[in-house]
Amino acid sequence: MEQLSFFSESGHTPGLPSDLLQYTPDFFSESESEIHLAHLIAETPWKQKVVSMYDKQVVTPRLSAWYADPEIYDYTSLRKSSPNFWTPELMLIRNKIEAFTGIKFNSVLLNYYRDANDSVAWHSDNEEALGTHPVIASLSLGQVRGFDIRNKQNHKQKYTVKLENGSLLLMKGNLQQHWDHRIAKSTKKMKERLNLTFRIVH
Ligand SMILES: O=C(O)CCC(=O)C(=O)O
Ligand SMILES: [Fe+2]
Repeated sequence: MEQLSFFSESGHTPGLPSDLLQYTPDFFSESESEIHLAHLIAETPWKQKVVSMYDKQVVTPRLSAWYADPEIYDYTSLRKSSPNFWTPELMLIRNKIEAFTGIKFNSVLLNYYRDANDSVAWHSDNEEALGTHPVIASLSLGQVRGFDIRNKQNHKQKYTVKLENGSLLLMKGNLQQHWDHRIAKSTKKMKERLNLTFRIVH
């Protein structure tokens, strides 16, 4: 099927379905990315969330932190992880992403994958507060990880985009409606990675 060539082996992905995903390598230079990676890892008040799965309490296999504009504090406090207010560094990153996309974002979720054992399970970001066709801007720093997507109706339709250091991935259209995504664990040795997903909470 033609779609099999959507995502090439390298991080550069010619033929990406641009109505769903838009990948920009080197959105930040290598040196800028390294500085942000080290700084954000050191300065962020990381939390490890506990979620109920069936009848068990399970810790999520990554650390996270949530930042938001004051106006949406109520929504974010519903998420149980209390939101932080923007730091100058995160505002700087947000400004660059807003200038590039022409979209204003009012919150960002940071995920910290400490090594190859950290991951995020299959899900879609289809919460009501994000609207029906949310645009989510996803910045990756550090270790290259595979971003898997699979069709909700047909799990055999599955692709991987390699998210490189300093790259920006825009998720849009009906991606969240029809596709799930994840960052899988790996048996390879892996260094630290940060992912920042800029979102609009209504
Ligand atoms: O780490 C990533 O690239 C994806 C994170 C993600 O899917 C999310 O925060 O909802
Ligand atoms: Fe997600």
